[in-house]
Amino acid sequence: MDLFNPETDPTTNLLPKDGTVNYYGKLFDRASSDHYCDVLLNTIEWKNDEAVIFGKLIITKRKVAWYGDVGFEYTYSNTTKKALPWTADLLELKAIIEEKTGETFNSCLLNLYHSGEEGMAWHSDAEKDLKKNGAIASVSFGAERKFAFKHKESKETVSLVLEHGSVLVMKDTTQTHWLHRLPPTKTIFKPRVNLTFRTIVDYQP
Ligand SMILES: O=C(O)CCC(=O)C(=O)O
Ligand SMILES: [Fe+2]
Repeated sequence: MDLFNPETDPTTNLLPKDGTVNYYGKLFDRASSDHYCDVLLNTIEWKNDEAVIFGKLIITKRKVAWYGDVGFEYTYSNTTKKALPWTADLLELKAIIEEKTGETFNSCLLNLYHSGEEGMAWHSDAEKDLKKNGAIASVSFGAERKFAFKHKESKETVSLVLEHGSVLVMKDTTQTHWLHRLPPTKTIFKPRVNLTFRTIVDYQP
């Protein structure tokens, strides 16, 4: 099953089984989406992402930043990151997303893709620091990009386009049974900022 036209009724589950993905469409109008895109590009402490793969340190072109309630450390791709304290803009966005989705979050991972050449490979967000089956809200600003899910056993795929100012929620057993990715493309030259609001558990303040 492939969905190229985003289904913007957030009560529709885009996955056929083993998880829940809801697409809320553009929750922000054009002007506020442009505003947040600009503010995030310019005020977030963007860093090159580092990952350890087969014992080798890999540095990606994509930039990342990690914000949250004070004291959070988060391990992924075999490296540990410490959360920066929330900025006023991120807290504002978090409040809007929590209100619209009915979920709560204590941290946010941000990704900056400078152009379509940068993407993110197949993975699931099921690190031990993350609340099991907790909701992850993905907010996108900037260039529209395709986003895809693949079932770990059946290999079924589902995909959609994440629009400027849109929100996607992944929850229930989605991370256990499905991988997701942001495929690279040679036809997009504008940047995209993505925020994934998450819930971290078992932290040492
Ligand atoms: O950029 C995106 O839309 C997804 C990012 C993602 O999957 C992640 O940060 O774990
Ligand atoms: Fe992810």
